[in-house]
Amino acid sequence: MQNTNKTLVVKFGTSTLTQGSPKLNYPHMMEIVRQFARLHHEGYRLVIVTSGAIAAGRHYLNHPQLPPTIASKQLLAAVGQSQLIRTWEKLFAIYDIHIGQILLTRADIEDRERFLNARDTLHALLDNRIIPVINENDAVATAEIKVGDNDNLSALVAILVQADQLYLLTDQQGLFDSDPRHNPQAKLIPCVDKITDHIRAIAGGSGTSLGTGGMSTKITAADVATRSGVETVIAPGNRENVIADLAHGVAVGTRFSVQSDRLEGRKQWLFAAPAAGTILIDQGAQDAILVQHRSLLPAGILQVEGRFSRGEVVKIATQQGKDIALGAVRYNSDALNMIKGHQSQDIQATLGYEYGNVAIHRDDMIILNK
Ligand SMILES: Nc1ncnc2c1ncn2[C@@H]1O[C@H](COP(=O)(O)OP(=O)(O)O)[C@@H](O)[C@H]1O
Ligand SMILES: N[C@@H](CCC(=O)OP(=O)(O)O)C(=O)O
Repeated sequence: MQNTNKTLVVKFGTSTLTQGSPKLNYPHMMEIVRQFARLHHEGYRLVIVTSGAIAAGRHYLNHPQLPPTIASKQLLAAVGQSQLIRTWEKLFAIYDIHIGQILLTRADIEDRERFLNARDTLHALLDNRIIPVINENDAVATAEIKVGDNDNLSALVAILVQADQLYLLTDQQGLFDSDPRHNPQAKLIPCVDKITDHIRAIAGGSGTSLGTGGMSTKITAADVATRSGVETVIAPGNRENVIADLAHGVAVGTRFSVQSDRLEGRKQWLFAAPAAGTILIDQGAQDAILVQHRSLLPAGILQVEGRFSRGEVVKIATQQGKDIALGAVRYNSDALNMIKGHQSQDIQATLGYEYGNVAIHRDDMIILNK
């Protein structure tokens, strides 16, 4: 048996979970869970992004006649999400696997503090061998704060958890050179090395009233994910053993090669904003960062300049005022002012809460040219 600690994000479209019918297809979801259980026991860190809440809600309420408003969709999502999560929970319980529900919106990912909170929760679940099951928080999200489709949501989740691969499972074999629903001669494209305007142009909308976005949102998602170093595959959700086969390297569907180094891509994303402040550090912390490639602990902080929130990017500078690195802080400026110079084990007692023992984690830091 293989043993790995690779992180995989797997997105199931409504089309896969319903198998084209107006309700969740439990035997098919059971089959998905069986594959997940196998990979879970092989050591994979697994994340599900699940669609299907609106379809489940519509079915549960017996296909009610509702006005075509956003509020109607939100009503269906609110009812259906609990059906959906209960179904996943019951099926995973057969294998004694725990799941944890996370409902996100774009605002939870774009705001740096909420980004860190969501990331900490996801890592805590994964570290405890609990499978996060994620959907968009449709019941409350307004158009302005929505991602809008789960293809793009799953790409953002893949960046959040620093996934190795993202699988977008759908009702087609992969990306075709034109929509196979309209062109029976359409050919499958097995590999995309670069997402060009031509690739964008051949990806059409959803073929059904249940799906959101069709191939077009899958291509945008693949673009976002592969630019952050996450290999992405669009594959058929109803193919036997598809998830386990993909994880084990079998060529299925359309594979999108990574377009940038994982760390580089993630850092571009993290460090797009200008620095919100400066942290002056002592010689010990300077050695820890530059020589030992370690995180910055509160104990090494001498001075905090500027006002910033948790998650914002600040400069890290020496006592002499030389900028040596940029990093996203785990604590806001008020908190850092209280814990600077203190041992990490005192954080809880000093603040009354804690977000871990580092001020800036190594993974959230870039060293500036010396
Ligand atoms: N070039 C293409 N290749 C494959 N499918 C395409 C293409 N262009 C449009 N589509 C449509 O995209 C649909 C899948 O997207 P969607 O309905 O949103 O499914 P899901 O619920 O899995 O997200 C397919 O059923 C197909 O009709
Ligand atoms: N969040 C919505 C699904 C949105 C969506 O992207 O749907 P799909 O194209 O089927 O993946 C739901 O749970 O119904």
